[in-house]
Amino acid sequence: MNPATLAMPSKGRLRDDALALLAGIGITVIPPADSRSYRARVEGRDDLEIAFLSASEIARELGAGRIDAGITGEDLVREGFADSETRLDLAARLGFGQADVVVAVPEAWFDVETMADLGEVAAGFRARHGRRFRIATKYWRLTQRHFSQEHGIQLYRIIESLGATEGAPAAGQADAIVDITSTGSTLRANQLKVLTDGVILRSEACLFTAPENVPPQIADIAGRLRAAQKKAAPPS
Ligand SMILES: Nc1ncnc2c1ncn2[C@@H]1O[C@H](COP(=O)(O)OP(=O)(O)OP(=O)(O)O)[C@@H](O)[C@H]1O
Ligand SMILES: O=P(O)(O)OC[C@H]1O[C@H](OP(=O)(O)OP(=O)(O)O)[C@H](O)[C@@H]1O
Repeated sequence: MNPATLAMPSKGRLRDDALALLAGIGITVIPPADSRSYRARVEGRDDLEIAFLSASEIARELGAGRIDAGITGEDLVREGFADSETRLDLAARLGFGQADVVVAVPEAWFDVETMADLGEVAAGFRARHGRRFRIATKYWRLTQRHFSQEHGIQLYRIIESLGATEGAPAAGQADAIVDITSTGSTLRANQLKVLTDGVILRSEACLFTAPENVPPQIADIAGRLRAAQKKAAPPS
C-alpha cells in the first residue's frame, strides 16, 4: 500500500497539541533524526507518512491536493481558498487552537456596536474624511465575504496586514480590523472592541481531507479522532 500523507504543524501554537492528540489515539510520530527534516515516520506504521509544514502551508497543500490529510486551523483553510467547503471535508474538529476571527473597532466609537452601525460609518466616510473606510487584515477573503456578501457593505478598502494588525488603527493605518482573537487581551491592550455581530468564524484546529477517495488509513484516523472528541466532550 502506498503511504498516505498526513500534514501536521511543524511549529507554532498548534504543533504540540496536534502531536499529543495523535499520540492519544495511538499514532506516535517519530521525530526525524535531523530536526530540519520535514518528513517523519509513525511508530509501527509504513502506510502513513507525516509531513511537517507550517499551519498556513498545510491549508495551501490541502487546496492543491498534494497531501491526503492535514491538521490546521479552520480559519487558514477558509481564508486559503474560496471553495474550501466543497473541495475539502472537515473530517474532525479537534478541540484545541480555538480562536475567533472578528471585526473590531476603536472602543471610543460609542455609536458603533453592530455591523449595521459600521455600514453607516463606511457609507458616509468619504464625504466626511475624503477617503474610503479602511480595514486592516490578513483575512481579506473572509473580510470580503462578511462585509460585502453577508452585510451588503461595499464602501471599504482592505489594507493588507502581515502582523501587529491590532496596532493599525492607533497608527493611523486603518479604521477597523479583522483579526484572530482568543483571550481578547491584544484587542483590549489596543483599545479595540468586537462588534456584537462581528464574529466571522469560530475557528479551531481540525483534520481536513479530500471529500472523496480518502485512503483507508486516513479514514480510520478521522474516525478515531472523532470518537476521542466525543469522549472528551460528550453532547449535553
Ligand atoms: N491566539 C491566537 N492567535 C493566533 N492564532 C491562533 C490563536 N489561537 C489559535 N490560533 C490558531 O493558530 C493558527 C496559527 O498557528 P501558528 O501559530 O502555528 O501559525 P504561524 O506560526 O503564524 O504559522 P504560519 O507560519 O503558517 O503563518 C491560527 O491560524 C489559528 O488557527
Ligand atoms: O486574543 P489574544 O489571546 O490576545 O490573541 C490574539 C493575538 O495572538 C496572535 O498574535 P501573536 O502574538 O501570537 O503573534 P502572531 O500574529 O505572530 O501569531 C493574533 O495575531 C492576535 O494578535
